[in-house]
Amino acid sequence: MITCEGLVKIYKSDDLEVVALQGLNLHVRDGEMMAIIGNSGSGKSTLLNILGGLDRPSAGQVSVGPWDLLKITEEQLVSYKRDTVGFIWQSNARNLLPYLTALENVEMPMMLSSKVDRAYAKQLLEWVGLKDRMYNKLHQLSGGEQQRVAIAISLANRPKLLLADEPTGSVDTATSDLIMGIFRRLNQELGITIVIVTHDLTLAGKVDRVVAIRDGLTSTEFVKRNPNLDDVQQLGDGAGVGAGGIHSIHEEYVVVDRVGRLQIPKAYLTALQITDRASMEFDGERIIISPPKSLEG
Ligand SMILES: Nc1ncnc2c1ncn2[C@@H]1O[C@H](COP(=O)(O)OP(=O)(O)OP(=O)(O)O)[C@@H](O)[C@H]1O
Repeated sequence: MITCEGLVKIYKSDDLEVVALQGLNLHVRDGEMMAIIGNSGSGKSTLLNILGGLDRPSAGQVSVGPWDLLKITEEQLVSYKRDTVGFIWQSNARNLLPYLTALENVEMPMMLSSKVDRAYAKQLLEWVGLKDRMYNKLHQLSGGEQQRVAIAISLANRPKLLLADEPTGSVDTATSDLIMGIFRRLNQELGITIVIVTHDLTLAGKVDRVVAIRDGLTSTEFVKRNPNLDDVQQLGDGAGVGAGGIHSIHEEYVVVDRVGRLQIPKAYLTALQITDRASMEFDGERIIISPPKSLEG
C-alpha cells in the first residue's frame, strides 16, 4: 500500500532549512494496521502529511497504491485526497463543521464528490456508536463523540488508507479504547489499511507493528509476536520503549536500510562513550560494535 524509499522533506524559510525527513524508508502492506512513534520533532506529522497529500516531498520515492506522490499533479492530488485516503487529526475542529448535524457532517465529503449515500452515512455513524446522536448538532456532542464523528467523516468516501495523527490525544482512556476498537473493526471487516501516529505507547499493543522514527529516519521496528493477541494491559503502566513494556507483546528489530545503514540509540553510544567512530567486528554470528581501540600503546 505504502512505499517510501529515501524520502526527504526539507522545509525552507528565508535563509533557514530544516531537514524533517532525511532519507526515510517505510513499507506498509495492504490491510495492515500499524503505528508510528517518535519524539516531538522526529518527523511523524511531516510523514503523515506527505502520505495524506497535504504536503509535497522534496526528494526520494513515495507511493500509495498506484499513486506516485512525488510526480502526482495538483489535479490528481485532489482525487487522491478525495478517494484514496482518509485523514483524522487530534483536533477534530479540522474535520468538523459545528453548525451541522453529525449526519450532515458525514454527508459533506460525499457531496463534494457528488456521491451522497445517506444509508452509508448512517451506517458509518452506527459503526462508531452514534446511532442515537446522528441528528444532533456537533456542539451538542462531547469531545470523544466528536472524534468518533471525525472517524465516520474520514470514511465517507470509502478510502483504502486511513491516516490518523494522534487520534486519541485529546480523549480519556475509555474513549481512546473505544476509538482503537473501531479502528480494529474497520481494519478487519473492511480491510482498510490504517497508519496511526502517536506518542501514546499504550496504543502500541493494539496494532500489529510499530515503527519508531528518530531524526527523520525509521530507526526501530516492533512486530507483534502473536497477531491474535489484541491487548494492551501489559503496556498500561506507561512503560517506555526500551524499558521493557512494549517488549512483552512485540519483538524489537533495528531497521537496516538497503545500503546497510542503521541507527544506534544515543543511550548506547553515550554508555560506551562512542562519538564519531567505533570498532566493528564480525565473529561469524554477531556483529559487535565497541568503542574504538586506542592506537596508542
Ligand atoms: N512547516 C514547517 N516549516 C518549517 N519547519 C517545519 C515545518 N513543519 C515541521 N517542521 C520541522 O520539521 C521537523 C519535524 O516536524 P514534525 O512536525 O514532522 O515532527 P513530529 O514528530 O510530528 O513532532 P510532534 O510529535 O511534536 O508533532 C521539526 O524540526 C519541525 O520543527
